[in-house]
Amino acid sequence: MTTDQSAEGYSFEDIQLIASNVLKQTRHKPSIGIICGSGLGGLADIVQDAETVPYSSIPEFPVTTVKGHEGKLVFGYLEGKPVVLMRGRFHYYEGYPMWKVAMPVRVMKAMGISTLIVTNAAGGLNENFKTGDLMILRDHIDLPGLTGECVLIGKNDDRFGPRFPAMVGTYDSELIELAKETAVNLGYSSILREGTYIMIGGPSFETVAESRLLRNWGADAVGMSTVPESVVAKHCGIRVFGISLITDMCSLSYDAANATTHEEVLAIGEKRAGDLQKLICAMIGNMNLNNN
Ligand SMILES: O=P(O)(O)O[C@@H]1C[C@H](O)[C@@H](CO)O1
Ligand code: HPA
Repeated sequence: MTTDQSAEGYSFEDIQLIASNVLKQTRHKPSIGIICGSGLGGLADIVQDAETVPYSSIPEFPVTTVKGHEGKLVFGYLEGKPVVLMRGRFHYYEGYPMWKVAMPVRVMKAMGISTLIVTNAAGGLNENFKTGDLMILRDHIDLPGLTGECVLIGKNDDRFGPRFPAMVGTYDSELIELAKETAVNLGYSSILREGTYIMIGGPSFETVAESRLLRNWGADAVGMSTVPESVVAKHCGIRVFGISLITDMCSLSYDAANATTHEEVLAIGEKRAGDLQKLICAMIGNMNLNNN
């Protein structure tokens, strides 16, 4: 890179350079970015006029190391709207610093996106949820952020966003309403939930005592991603929609303790991703891109 690269991440100029390098590899100019969670990359298969850019061909881009995360950008159209999908995301537990986990969001912003859809696989903490439910993120709890690992730590460049960004309203209320209306039209009311996602560092899944603690803190679902990406998106003025596929229910009692595995997460993803894909496509079809 040509410019100063502090320990906290790439400079504004670096991000512009990475974005222009990626745009040279595609004919498309996306307006909507979509980050695919564990096992949820299938959405990329229905992108029309698709062009793929592997992460390995993008200078300074991290590589994915987790099963269920392929490692490529997919450009094209969903319901006639120009999109870019991250088929594979980065996680803090892979050993990446927080800023690197979320740097693709800045790259997507520099490529022209104004809306970000973030998906994930998550464990259900709310006793009323069940495996296979879809939970719209109304809010999040940034557990790493609260303990000193906020993705925005370090020198701030105001060209990205303000030093002290407000996080109230991170998840766009119009997009939440659109998702709810769309879900009703698709007949998904019985599987649609809304709640608070809490991010843990991972990669270890929660103990029973930890699940109880997270539930008592007001979280409805727990996962190992999404929050850094959403925080960076809010910081740079992107409107965000977040949704979790509940792939397992966290154990809140020792009697019924069940050990979650990544294989189980991927299996439920494979089985239920279709519902999530239909919801996202229908939402995009109804989305007003001039609305932000
Ligand atoms: O990328 P997401 O948040 O969907 O992945 C979840 C959290 C862990 O990476 C993994 C655990 O199975 O799935
Ligand atoms: N805990 C944390 N992350 C997860 C889970 C879980 O139960 N399921 C999928 N991702």
